Amino acid sequence: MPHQPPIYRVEGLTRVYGEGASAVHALRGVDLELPPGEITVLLGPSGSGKSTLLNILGGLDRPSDGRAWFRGEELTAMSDRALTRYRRDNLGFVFQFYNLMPSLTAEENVELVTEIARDPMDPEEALALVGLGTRKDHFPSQLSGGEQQRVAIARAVAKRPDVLLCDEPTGALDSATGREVLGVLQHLNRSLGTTVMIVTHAAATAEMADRVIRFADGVIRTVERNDTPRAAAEIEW
Ligand SMILES: Nc1ncnc2c1ncn2[C@@H]1O[C@H](COP(=O)(O)OP(=O)(O)OP(=O)(O)O)[C@@H](O)[C@H]1O
Repeated sequence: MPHQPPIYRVEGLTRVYGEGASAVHALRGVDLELPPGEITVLLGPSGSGKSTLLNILGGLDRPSDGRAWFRGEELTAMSDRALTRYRRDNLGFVFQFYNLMPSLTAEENVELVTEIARDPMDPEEALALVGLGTRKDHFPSQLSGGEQQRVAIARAVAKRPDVLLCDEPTGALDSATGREVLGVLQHLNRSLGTTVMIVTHAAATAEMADRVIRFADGVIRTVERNDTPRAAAEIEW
């Protein structure tokens, strides 16, 4: 495959929360380059800085020092307004909790995003992509946790983002359901080419990754390429 320019590049990324004796050094100088179109899994102990890196790449937080680029555009030089536009135009977020509107159906929850996106999918198409085509008229309370997470993923992907940033997407799910949700993320990556980043404590998720980044104490300890990622359905938990 020809060399592709990175979708993300970061240099010397540092994030300190607080000051003085109570300062927390969440990131202590992180350098990284990620090519587009891959599934990257970020592993590491609690507090090692994974979510902090994801939040900075997602334009939700800013580093104390260091620089970050998305497709050559420097995120760390953008105004708040430009960062908001970057998030809106390029990113989908998936979190541990689904944040669905309880009074809206699955389809209406997805519509909340498609109504304001530039070139969105039809909400039904997004729900079909996550295997929920027949449940579009259900309310969140009528759906299982895994199905609610799939609605959240449909909502994130309906605006055709370049990147899906996922923080503990299976954290509230049992292992079989978690595997299904990972299968949906893998399907979106393979069928749409969406770059997917997953922060997780479920170490087995690494088996489906193209790239595995291990954090410890605010730094990246290892980055491994996985040439034979497994189908999510085959992952052993
Ligand atoms: N807003 C904040 N204010 C103060 N400290 C914070 C804040 N956000 C994160 N931290 C601290 O920064 C460190 C790194 O946190 P981060 O959430 O990035 O770790 P993590 O590897 O994602 O952990 P987990 O796996 O538990 O989610 C932790 O010590 C955390 O307590």
